[in-house]
Amino acid sequence: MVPVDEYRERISKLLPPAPGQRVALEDCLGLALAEDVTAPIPLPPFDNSAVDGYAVRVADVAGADALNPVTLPVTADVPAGRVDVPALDEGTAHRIMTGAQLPPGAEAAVPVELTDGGTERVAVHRALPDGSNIRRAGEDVTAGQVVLEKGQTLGAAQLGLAAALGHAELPVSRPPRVLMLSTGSELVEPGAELRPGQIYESNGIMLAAAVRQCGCEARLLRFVPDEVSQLHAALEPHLADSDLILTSGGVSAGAYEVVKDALESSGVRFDKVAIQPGMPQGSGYYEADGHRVPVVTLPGNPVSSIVSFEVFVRPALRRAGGHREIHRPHRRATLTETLRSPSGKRQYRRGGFDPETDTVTTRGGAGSHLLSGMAAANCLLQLPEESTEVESGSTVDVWLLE
Ligand SMILES: Nc1nc2c(c(=O)[nH]1)N[C@H]1C(S)=C(S)[C@@H](COP(=O)(O)OP(=O)(O)OC[C@H]3O[C@@H](n4cnc5c(N)ncnc54)[C@H](O)[C@@H]3O)O[C@H]1N2
Ligand code: MOO
Ligand SMILES: [Mg+2]
Repeated sequence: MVPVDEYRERISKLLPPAPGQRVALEDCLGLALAEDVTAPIPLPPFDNSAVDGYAVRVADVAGADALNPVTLPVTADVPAGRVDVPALDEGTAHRIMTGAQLPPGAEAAVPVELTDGGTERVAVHRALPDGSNIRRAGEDVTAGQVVLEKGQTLGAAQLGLAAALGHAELPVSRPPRVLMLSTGSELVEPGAELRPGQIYESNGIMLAAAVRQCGCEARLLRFVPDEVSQLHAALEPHLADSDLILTSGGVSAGAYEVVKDALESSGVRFDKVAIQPGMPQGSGYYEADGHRVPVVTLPGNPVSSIVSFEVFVRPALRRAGGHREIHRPHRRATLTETLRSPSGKRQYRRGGFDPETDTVTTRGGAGSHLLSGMAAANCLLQLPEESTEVESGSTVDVWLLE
């Protein structure tokens, strides 16, 4: 049997790094930056008011308090967005709003709550130190600064920052395009009538979602029957625009192992990997019509397919997609129960990790058909190859799924 880490490396080597491209900001969520991003402008871009109130010179309001307010004429109104802001003369105030450009000469902004709110003349009830309630140009980001780094995954805040700096598009790694194909003559579309012996197709929808969650594109072909010619026919139209073919089912020891039967002859290698669930695996290249596309074939048992996707395929897709964060977050946790595990195989159980207590408890049994435990889990709990029993209170490795 192939060791888990060796097999993971083999799968990672199948996929070359994706090329870089420039993509509009609204299509960048979840993608990885292909280059560092710098700031073309400072942030804030100009000195501006942090409050709705009045721009003043500090000397003009020195000594003001509630009993002895200072009254100043209001000589301009400065809403946010005004571009022709007049200078502030000594002994005057400008009414100013949050985010509006600070008038030349102004040294502080008095919140409207500390005034009488006048529009012609304003009574200021408090003295303020120089710079009060002013947001200075460049105090967040200076022009030329690297603000986002190559390999960073773009989430909401990163996209917000890029937009604030005026970037309309970003250099990202092109997301790997995955063709997800689920095989099995027993599979029926959810919503349709189920006859005895049939089951609803679930691996395709699950694995395509998992592919998308790691920042890749997925095209899903859900109902390929256990017939070799039909598998080839399903693949053919998509070879030119797929970076990876991912299949579910048909790789074990039975009489109708469509994936194995179709792909073994085209050079895909089938192995037993020392993992439970997920032991029967295949990988290599599918070659046809001058195309050569990497293939990973996952076993059909639902939990086997998603667990082996997590362990073998996700890291490869993250790396190929240019992401700096390739692996799920790792924790060490105290096991709350005694577990048995198969000798010579690394077992991944579905777990509930409690961050308050750093403990982990299984969700459902070890069987590779027990999908509800997977759906209830927030982590995979890893039991080493050499162990056959792990006692309650032991420290174990967990990989957070969320
Ligand atoms: N004699 C042996 N039998 C089996 C072995 C073995 O070594 N010797 N290995 C077992 C292990 S371990 C696994 S894992 C499975 C792998 O099976 P296949 O990859 O060949 O998958 P199938 O036979 O097509 O299906 C297995 C199981 O999963 C259900 N399935 C398949 N596709 C889907 C789908 N898209 N959605 C929902 N459920 C699906 C299918 O109905 C079967 O119940 O083989 C063991 N057998
Ligand atoms: O290796 Mo299989 O994936 O246990 O059910
Ligand atoms: Mg089978």
